[in-house]
Amino acid sequence: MPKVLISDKMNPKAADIFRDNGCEVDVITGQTPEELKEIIGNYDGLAVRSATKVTPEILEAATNLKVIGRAGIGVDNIDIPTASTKGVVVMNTPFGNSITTAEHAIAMMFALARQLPQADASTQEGKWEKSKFMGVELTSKTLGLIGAGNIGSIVAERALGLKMKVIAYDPFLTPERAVELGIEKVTLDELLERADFITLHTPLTDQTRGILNAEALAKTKKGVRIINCARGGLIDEAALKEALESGHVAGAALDVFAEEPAKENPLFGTEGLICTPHLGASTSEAQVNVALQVAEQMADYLVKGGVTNALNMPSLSAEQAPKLKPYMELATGLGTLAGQLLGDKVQGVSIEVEGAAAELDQKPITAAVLSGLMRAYSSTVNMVNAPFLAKDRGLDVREVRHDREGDYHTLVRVSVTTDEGVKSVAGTLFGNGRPRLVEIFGVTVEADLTGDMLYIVNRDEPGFIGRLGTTLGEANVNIGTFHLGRRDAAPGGDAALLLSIDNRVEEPVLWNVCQIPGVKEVKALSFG
Ligand SMILES: NC(=O)C1=CN([C@@H]2O[C@H](COP(=O)(O)OP(=O)(O)OC[C@H]3O[C@@H](n4cnc5c(N)ncnc54)[C@H](O)[C@@H]3O)[C@@H](O)[C@H]2O)C=CC1
Ligand SMILES: O=C(O)C(=O)COP(=O)(O)O
Repeated sequence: MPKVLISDKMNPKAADIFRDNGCEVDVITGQTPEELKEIIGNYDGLAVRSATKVTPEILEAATNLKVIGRAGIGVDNIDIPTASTKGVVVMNTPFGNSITTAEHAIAMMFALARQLPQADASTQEGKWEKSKFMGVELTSKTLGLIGAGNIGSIVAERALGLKMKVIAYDPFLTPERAVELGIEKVTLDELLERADFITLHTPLTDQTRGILNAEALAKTKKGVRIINCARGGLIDEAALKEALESGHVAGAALDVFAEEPAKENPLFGTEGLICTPHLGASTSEAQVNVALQVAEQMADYLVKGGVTNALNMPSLSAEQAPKLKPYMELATGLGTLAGQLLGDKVQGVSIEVEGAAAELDQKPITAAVLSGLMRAYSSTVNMVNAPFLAKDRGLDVREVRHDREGDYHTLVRVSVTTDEGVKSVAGTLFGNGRPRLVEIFGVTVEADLTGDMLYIVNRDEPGFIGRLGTTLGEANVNIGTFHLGRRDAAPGGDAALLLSIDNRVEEPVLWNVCQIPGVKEVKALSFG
């Protein structure tokens, strides 16, 4: 039974869902990185929010880990490149807390406009400072969105309802989507110059880190108010402090900080500053949403192989998974065969599907082929990290889909480009869903790809099979199945032999096989 660790505070429904779906679950929150490192090796799944930092050191110790689930949106606390290289799926819940977070941004905007927290504190201190807390109206003001994805769009919708003008800087926002949202797409500089309020809704990446730095803040309108319910690193905190102190920025409402938990921060105490402790996603509704969703997604993956909302792997529904399973076996087998026969000569690979296979999602089939192919170079490769390893090695990967049906009702073909030309292997599924190899480098065969095998290319001439049988028999190698095909139609050309054997053939025996007259190539193969 897969074992899952919930390492951050999460609605208890998450643990129930894991148990109901066939997973064992431990809830241990508030651990130090050292403590987490000690125990992470026991788990197949790790469910987190933003507090747990999934660093390369943690991942190094996570020897059994298959999936990390983020009950929320931002995944900057998870080292995705390392997780990917280690074959660990990373998934999040991209919509569960977006309304809640957008509402928090709107609440922060109101709080800034009317200085609600400051007015509340002063009133409760008995000061009744009515004239000190003169506010500004939101109606007709310009709201500048930096990032107009899920949360940014919801903020825009709400702000338009408040009769604000909404402008957005988001390089990935299409003009059509901007029209649909009723907002104006602008450059970052234009946004900085025009906005009365600026709200940030981008992920924290190398491109967005410090997007509001001293230089950007200097371009803003005097009296601008800034809201950050996305990530602390998006704003240069020292520059913001200066801008608040100089009065250029009239107010800032921050839910997130460069260092969290932010028990100390140079900004604290600055006039015009409003803070909340990363509460963007903290409503009971959002927390139920993300807890249920992350547990369902993770259990689905661990128990049934379904992949939803993964950031480093193509999606695969639990309904699709059983249908794709025999194809994955076939694709892995073909990739393994090509990898073992062609080794480091591989420069590129084309994965073609035809017939019934062409009706399926091709991404998982491609990932399975690559995982087989890359086994020649890495012992830790799987479907998650194979596409990344392939990219790292500069392999040119192509996917081709043929709608027509050929000789087989379904076919997967793996064509590998080497400096000696393109070589391909192909396989089909038999009626019972059993994968079968049907072609190897232009020779028609019909073989299972399991256990230990021998691949031999020889000159097609009488007596060869007898001599091969004798050589293997003398070495005590028992032949299970025997598949023979001719590369050339006429006798005397090349033939290919694929033997399944009961035990692995050792080097000296391979050498003896090589000495049989007519043998051109011999390779021992092994399929998991
Ligand atoms: N305070 C809190 O508790 C919460 C914070 N968040 C944060 O909010 C962020 C945004 O969430 P969603 O809207 O759901 O994500 P999303 O992926 O739907 O939208 C992000 C948008 O940022 C845009 N973007 C990316 N790079 C950009 C750049 N260099 N400049 C301008 N725009 C850029 C993207 O094109 C996309 O439209 C999350 O990444 C997370 O860090 C999310 C939930 C709760
Ligand atoms: O979903 C997100 O990106 C958040 O920032 C929410 O963080 P949290 O789960 O409240 O620690």
